[in-house]
Amino acid sequence: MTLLEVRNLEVTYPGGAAAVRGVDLSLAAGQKLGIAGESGCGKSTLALALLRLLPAGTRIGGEVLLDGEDVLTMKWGRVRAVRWAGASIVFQGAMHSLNAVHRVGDQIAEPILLHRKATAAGAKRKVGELLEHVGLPAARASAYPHELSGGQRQRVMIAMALACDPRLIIADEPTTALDVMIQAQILRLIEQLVAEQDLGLIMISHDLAVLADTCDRLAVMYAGRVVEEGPAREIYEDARHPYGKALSEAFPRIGDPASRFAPRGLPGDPPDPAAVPSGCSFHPRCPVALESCAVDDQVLREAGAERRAACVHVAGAGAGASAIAAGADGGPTTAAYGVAGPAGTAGDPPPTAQDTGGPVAGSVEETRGSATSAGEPRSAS
Ligand SMILES: Nc1ncnc2c1ncn2[C@@H]1O[C@H](COP(=O)(O)OP(=O)(O)OP(=O)(O)O)[C@@H](O)[C@H]1O
Repeated sequence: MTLLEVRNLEVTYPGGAAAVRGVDLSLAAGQKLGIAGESGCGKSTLALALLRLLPAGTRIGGEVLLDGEDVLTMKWGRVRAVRWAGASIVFQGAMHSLNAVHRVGDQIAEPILLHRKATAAGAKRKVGELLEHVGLPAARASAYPHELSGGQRQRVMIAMALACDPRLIIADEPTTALDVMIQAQILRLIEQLVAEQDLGLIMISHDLAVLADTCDRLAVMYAGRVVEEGPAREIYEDARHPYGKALSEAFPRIGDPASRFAPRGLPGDPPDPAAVPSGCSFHPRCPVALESCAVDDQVLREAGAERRAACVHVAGAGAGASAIAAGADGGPTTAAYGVAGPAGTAGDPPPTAQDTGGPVAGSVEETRGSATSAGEPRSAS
């Protein structure tokens, strides 16, 4: 069975920022899905929405089916259990996620005591096993976060994420703050754990190369939407959407002297999520935009075997896709592209707000899937 099925996920922050707009994703056990996109495209919001870790007042619509159960309509007690035993998140910057005044062992033990109803001795034993599993001596349980290196802290975060044997790990920029050697070690550790335990992995990064190296599949996000998806390595090497292509060219490539010294940048900034451009939201920055792109929105459509892209130039598995690939040498011209497909759905339905959810302490708004209490820490039980 599919481990995670996300259907038409919409997230709008208080104030009107539509950070996630109609995202569909699916993930099987043992699969590794990368979510790529530049800063502000909605990657972290998507991750937080999967476990309802968004601030109070955030509107969230759609479905997040974890093992067939919709996280967005669960009672809060169930959501808290799911956050550890169903799926857990490893955030970037472990120093900010760990509590500075508690020993790391106690922090790892907390969810085990709470959700596994373990005895103190049982939790201690499990903490030791977890630390050793992520490559740290069990004795490091007595360390405070500041006594560990950045890489060790990130290993502690991974141990904590595994504390209640989740089926899905969501890793949000897990290696961004680390040097390249430690980054590689942490990525290999995550891969190893996912393979050993047949977990699902969602890894979020702005770095397409890291995702291509680690993940099976990739979803490229722009302005809150998935604009391209498919096998990770194929997208990295031969993106079909002009944005995916720009993203893959933004990093120097080993073995490609031209890109090493002159990685291509993408002019302009991502749009304000409170005022997303009409038509295809990428059109103001797109080097191959047609006049119609300012008007016609695009939906994901087939762009090769197991690939989809939301671009007017991708007219199916054939001409349009290869035309974008041709742009790698010297940049594509609009004339080189395939025939435009039909316009996609214009605009997005506003997020629905229906009552659900059990009562929780604090100022939680009991609207459909809307958010946890602002006071509830991300790693809270
Ligand atoms: N609590 C919030 N209230 C209002 N807007 C928010 C909030 N959190 C994020 N946003 C906005 O939502 C959009 C998406 O943010 P998000 O953090 O999900 O992007 P991201 O792709 O993860 O970026 P980064 O890689 O920099 O973390 C941004 O425009 C951001 O300013």
